[in-house]
Amino acid sequence: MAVEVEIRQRLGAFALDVAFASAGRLTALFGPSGSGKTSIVNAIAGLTLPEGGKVAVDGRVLFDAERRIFLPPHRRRIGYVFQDARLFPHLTVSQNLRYGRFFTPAAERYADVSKVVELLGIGHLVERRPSGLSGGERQRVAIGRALIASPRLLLMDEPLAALDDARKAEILPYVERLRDETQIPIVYVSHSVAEIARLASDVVLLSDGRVTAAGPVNDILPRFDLLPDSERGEAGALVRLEVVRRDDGFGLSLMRSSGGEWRLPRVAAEEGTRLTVRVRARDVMIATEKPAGVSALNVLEGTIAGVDSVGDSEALVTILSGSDRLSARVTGRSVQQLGLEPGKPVFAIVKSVSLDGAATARR
Ligand SMILES: Nc1ncnc2c1ncn2[C@@H]1O[C@H](COP(=O)(O)OP(=O)(O)OP(=O)(O)O)[C@@H](O)[C@H]1O
Repeated sequence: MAVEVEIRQRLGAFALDVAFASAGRLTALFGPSGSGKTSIVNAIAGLTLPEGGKVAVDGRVLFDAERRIFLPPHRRRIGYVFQDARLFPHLTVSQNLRYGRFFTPAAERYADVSKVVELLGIGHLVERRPSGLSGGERQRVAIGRALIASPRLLLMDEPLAALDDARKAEILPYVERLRDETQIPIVYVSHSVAEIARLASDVVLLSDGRVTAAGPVNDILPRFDLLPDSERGEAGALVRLEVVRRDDGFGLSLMRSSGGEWRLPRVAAEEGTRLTVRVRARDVMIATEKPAGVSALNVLEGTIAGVDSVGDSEALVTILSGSDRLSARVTGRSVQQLGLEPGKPVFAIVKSVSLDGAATARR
């Protein structure tokens, strides 16, 4: 397991009691404000001392209350990237980058400065000072500084939250490269489902200091119905598509999933590119017979894999289409009237798809 976390901690009136383990490349902590995300990150970093629990990274124990092990933060070998870059204003980018290395014993410095600079595309910035950088550039430098310290784990606490959409879009591919090209496990706090859908391999859902669900992103996205009302509508599934033709003559791209053909408003990606799209459960309808004369473009054949009730009057139906899973949110009444149950062949009508910045699938 890359990260094993068990924390019992009282913070004023708030009680944190969580346990999760993840072998994933990027584990997202997701939950409403005040659910305990930052408190978990702080305990992993060693900035606070929980009363009970254990934290280990790749089998190396950083904290174990029972065995009275508490490594101080500078000995944990953890990189921490915050919402604001927190660069030293009087140092150049190059000096900022090298700063983190002082705390890493020489024998454990595996990070190569020039490789990190290339990975984050910041070569042209090295002589500048932070005041001359855009918010996105500053954040890339902050990530670089954390990497150059040769961490064994990277903690990122809402690293994109302070950036506008354009800057976010600029930095997301670099976080993807970080996930795919380095061996460092990442624990990533975010409020954005789009970010999680695009970046996370694993998700830990939190609510009021407790874990409500944890596991691979594809298993957890449908479970967003566990979240408070404001986020529930985001429950859904990730589907992998390949671009077959960029324009079908009607301004739509023809795509293929393992379960069938899709048509989406023209996607800015070349033929043959693989993309991951997010399909919200509220945007999927179910028909028991092949629908004729529907305006929706995407009708996928599948089989019901599960029906879970949500609250009193609704249900989340999981449909297996090829090797992809789709979730549909329907009323309890529809479940009864259409006889929706596991094993039943159905058609999923997808009303809309969220490209989330057209994430290329490397997972
Ligand atoms: N040192 C402390 N003393 C008292 N209360 C604390 C302390 N640290 C955190 N809390 C409380 O613990 C709760 C969880 O806070 P935390 O910052 O971990 O939540 P979060 O999920 O990261 O929220 P947000 O998304 O708003 O950043 C909050 O109610 C907060 O006020």
